[in-house]
Amino acid sequence: MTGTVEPGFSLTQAQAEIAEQDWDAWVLVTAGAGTGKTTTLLHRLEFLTGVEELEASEILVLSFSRAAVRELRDRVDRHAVSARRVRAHTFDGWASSLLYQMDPHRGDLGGTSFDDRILMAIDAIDAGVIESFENGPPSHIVIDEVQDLVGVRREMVEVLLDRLGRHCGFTVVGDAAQSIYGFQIPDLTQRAAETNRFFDWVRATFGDELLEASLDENFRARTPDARAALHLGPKLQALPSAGDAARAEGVRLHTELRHVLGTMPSFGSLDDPFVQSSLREYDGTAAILCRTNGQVLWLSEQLNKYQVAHRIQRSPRTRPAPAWVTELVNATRSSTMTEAQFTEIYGSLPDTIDQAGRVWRSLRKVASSPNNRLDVGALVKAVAEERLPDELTAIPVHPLVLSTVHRAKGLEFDRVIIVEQDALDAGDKDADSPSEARLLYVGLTRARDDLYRLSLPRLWEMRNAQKSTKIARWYVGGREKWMRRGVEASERDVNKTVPPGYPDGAVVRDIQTHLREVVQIGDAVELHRLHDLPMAPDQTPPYGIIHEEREIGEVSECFRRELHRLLQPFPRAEVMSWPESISGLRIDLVESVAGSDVVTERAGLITQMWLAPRLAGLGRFHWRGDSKESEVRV
Ligand SMILES: Nc1ncnc2c1ncn2[C@@H]1O[C@H](COP(=O)(O)OP(=O)(O)OP(=O)(O)O)[C@@H](O)[C@H]1O
Repeated sequence: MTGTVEPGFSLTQAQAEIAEQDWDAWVLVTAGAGTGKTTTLLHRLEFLTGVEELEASEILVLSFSRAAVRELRDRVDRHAVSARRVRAHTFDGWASSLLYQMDPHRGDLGGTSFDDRILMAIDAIDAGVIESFENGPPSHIVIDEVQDLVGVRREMVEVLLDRLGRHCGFTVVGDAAQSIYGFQIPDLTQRAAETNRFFDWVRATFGDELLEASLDENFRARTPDARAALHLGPKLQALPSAGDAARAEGVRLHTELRHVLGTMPSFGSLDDPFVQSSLREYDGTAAILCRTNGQVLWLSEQLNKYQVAHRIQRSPRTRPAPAWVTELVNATRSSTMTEAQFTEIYGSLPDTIDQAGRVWRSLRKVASSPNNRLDVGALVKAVAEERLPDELTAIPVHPLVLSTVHRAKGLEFDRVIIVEQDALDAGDKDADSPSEARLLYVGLTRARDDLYRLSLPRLWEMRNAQKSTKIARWYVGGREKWMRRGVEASERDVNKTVPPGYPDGAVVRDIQTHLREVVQIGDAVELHRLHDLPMAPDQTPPYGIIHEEREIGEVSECFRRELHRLLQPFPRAEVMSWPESISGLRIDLVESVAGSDVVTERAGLITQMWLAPRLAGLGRFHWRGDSKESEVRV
């Protein structure tokens, strides 16, 4: 039966055997890139709901990133029949919803980090909270991409399986060759200890009753180029986890993978109009994959210069609430809503991404009210606490994606262009060569058809501020150490404590209309310094966000503090001048924000929600009296 789910092909025998295990089986699947792990999981879900007759609510599906969750959801939507209602969660999204489910009235989630929430969820699972829920514990747990379970997330899944695994089935799948998120553990020795740790734990805990399966055949790659790196998968899976042997083997495999990339055709130079039009006019999905975010930012600036539309792939952690949530809440004049009222309003909203029935069910997960109604206040609270279900925080995909390899994990594209990488230094004890090799392998295995290499000039001016200032941003430096010429925009850069234009009600409403009706994803924006007075000794003056000559928001305290720190030649030094404006930034999206009722009442808004822009890209500094980009002198 499972062979019929996805049109155009049947499952292989090995895939079908995994998909058709009994609901209470313990299954561990380890398999290489593109062998159909996610596809097999999709069929597994269909089998569990269709043949084993589990309810969607009895199956818990967890995965690493929102991109992977989205991929699984899209495939379920396209191909599944009985598994339609099964929803996947990221580890972070699920931890938040678990804590909320424990106590919908709790007020301690706002402001907590995702790691904090994971730790709180571990304590709750350990204390037996899942068994106490009305629906009871899940009958089957499915986890994708387990190779990237490290640190607290690994601990959470272990506690979960330890506690519930004996009474339910599970299917966990992963590929040790694609483990690339180890960097979340900064210490190299600890990180090495995390490699394959989850696989070992599952084997040790479930012993002989664990059914181990593997998949060998690659289906993603349809051309010899796209297949060129696959033979190195088994070697990467077998990499020693620590020590000199691991380092040496990592360097050797990285060299081999670079050689594979070197045999691919060059994509050419971005300043060549032919290359630009080939990016603009390609009619499949394409990705340019970079090693660092600095390369992504630089390339994005180039593509903007040549008017090649694209999208920067976001961090898997960000969870923006889409703009339509504000529209929905504003259009509701009562504290609860029926499904019929919701469907009518939702149908009239622009830029929605899913069918009303499914969105309704997702919203009810965080804001249910008796008699199948939606609790509007609870929805506002869920937005304020960044607790919207993963599927609602997805954004429309773009045909040309610019991404680090990290963020492209689990995804596939018709055409992949990989930025060429330097050779590793075999003597560098601080380099994590096994991770570097796995990273390049992940990049080389994302393509269905075409694989190209792209060589970039040496981007000596792109610097990661993390090393010198502990600020998680890239900036543009100069020939001298103290020079500053630009900075990366991050998702934390817009002031979301008050609506743009606050406290003037007329201005606030005007900006809301502009954000709703005029501002588009990818539009150019500039930051203009509003006056010369620093906001605090450790902050720059405020900057307004200008879109088509209108101010549509103000930068956040975080931005002012980090910009100030970046402009200091050394800690505690005085900053003598601030850029007059910062150009080159783009609208990442317009998102929904929830704030205090005191603020929204004062601003004359009808609800506690408003729209705010999110910024992306690389901003270039401009100084007073200087029309072109310049360098700060402090
Ligand atoms: N039996 C099959 N016959 C034909 N195509 C298949 C089969 N199984 C999977 N595919 C296709 O192969 C591609 C890769 O599958 P999938 O994404 O499930 O692999 P994966 O193992 O999860 O990949 P990765 O770990 O590299 O992200 C998909 O386009 C999928 O539709």
